[in-house]
Amino acid sequence: MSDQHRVVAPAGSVPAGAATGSARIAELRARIDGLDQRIVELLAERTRVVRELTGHKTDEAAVRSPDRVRQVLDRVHDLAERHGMPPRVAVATYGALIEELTRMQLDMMDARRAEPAAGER
Ligand SMILES: O=C(O)C(=O)C[C@]1(C(=O)O)C=C[C@H](O)C=C1
Repeated sequence: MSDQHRVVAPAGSVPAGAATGSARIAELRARIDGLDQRIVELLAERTRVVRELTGHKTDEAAVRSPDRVRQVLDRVHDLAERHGMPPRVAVATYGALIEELTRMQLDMMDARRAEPAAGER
């Protein structure tokens, strides 16, 4: 067949035999649900590690660790690029995550301070 008559599917079109329209949307949303389950499991594991690490911090400056935050965000930026994800999305997601984890660590430290010391019980 000459190139002139070759039928080329336009970019983003649905492959032959694939579900279309609402059926495909339902399939893709089921995939997203499965991925969300794995992501939240990993985030829960990450959060447990951060909780343990918080036990070794003694002041707010250590909790905030801006140099470490920069390092994590830079790394996530590069990983996203390497995996074909818009880096802005990855960095914004991690920025929000770290902000919440910082709040969690400050709350943990406040709670620790409010506890009576061993000798005062
Ligand atoms: O590395 C730390 O010291 C953390 O507390 C973990 C973490 C993170 O989620 O990556 C959270 C808060 C910031 O202090 C920096 C990084």
